[in-house]
Amino acid sequence: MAISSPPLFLFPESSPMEASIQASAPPTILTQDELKKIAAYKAVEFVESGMVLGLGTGSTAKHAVDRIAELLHQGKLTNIVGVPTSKKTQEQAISLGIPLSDLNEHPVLDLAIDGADEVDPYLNLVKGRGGSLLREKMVESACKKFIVIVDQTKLVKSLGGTGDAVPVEVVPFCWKFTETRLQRLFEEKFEVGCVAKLRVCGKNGEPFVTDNMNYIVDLFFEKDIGDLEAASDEILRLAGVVEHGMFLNMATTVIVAGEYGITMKTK
Ligand SMILES: O=C[C@H](O)[C@H](O)[C@H](O)COP(=O)(O)O
Repeated sequence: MAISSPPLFLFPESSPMEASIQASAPPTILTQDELKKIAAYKAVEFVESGMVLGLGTGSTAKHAVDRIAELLHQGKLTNIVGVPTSKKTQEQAISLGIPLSDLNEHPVLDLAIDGADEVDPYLNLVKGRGGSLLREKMVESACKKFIVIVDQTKLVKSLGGTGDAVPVEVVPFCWKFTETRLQRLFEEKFEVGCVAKLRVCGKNGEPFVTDNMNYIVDLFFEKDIGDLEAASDEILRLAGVVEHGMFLNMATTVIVAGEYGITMKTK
């Protein structure tokens, strides 16, 4: 197809990733949800019969799970086993009749398809604004390939630099102590202003509880974090932290749907 518009995803010249522009401008203005669906359907084209699949969580991944079920029912895919990354996706997959398993039974998966909250030019991600980061990271780190599906609003120059939340899953025990330590860590070791806030929900502002019965502390940075690997190591070293939502060097492909069509980046 002809490329008539600028690419959506601006990689630095030195980026090790290869880019391929796959489509040109769509005929009509699409909603964000329609873009999510386009990215999801494109990703499902990489699913083959017999695969064990990591099934992602969120409004974008939901479209991929729907599509996998549709192809299974049409007989265009057979012998698929799904490993869900949340209770919500598990419920969706069961309702659609997708055969399910878990990491104990299938410690190595062929492919995972999931959304993200932020994608940087090196395919590093922020995930977990829906609270599912721990199971997502466990499942997606067990996959041979991990396709991330996003609309163009998720693209960022650097993780955390937009000021939106970088989630951290923490144990409920003395969460306030962990929240304070997380905030100080960035102020003292990274010299980056950071506000750490317990995620709350409901009318009374009770703590949001994850599928693993933990809490989420959201980190809001005043600027980009800088050394992501160092930040990851330091966060994980804090007792009380279970996992964080930075998915570094995990995605093998990112599919972006936007105003000008689909852009696909593969490592
Ligand atoms: O915890 C939530 C997950 O990490 C989602 O994959 C992420 O928040 C993206 O969700 P959505 O596709 O709804 O924007």
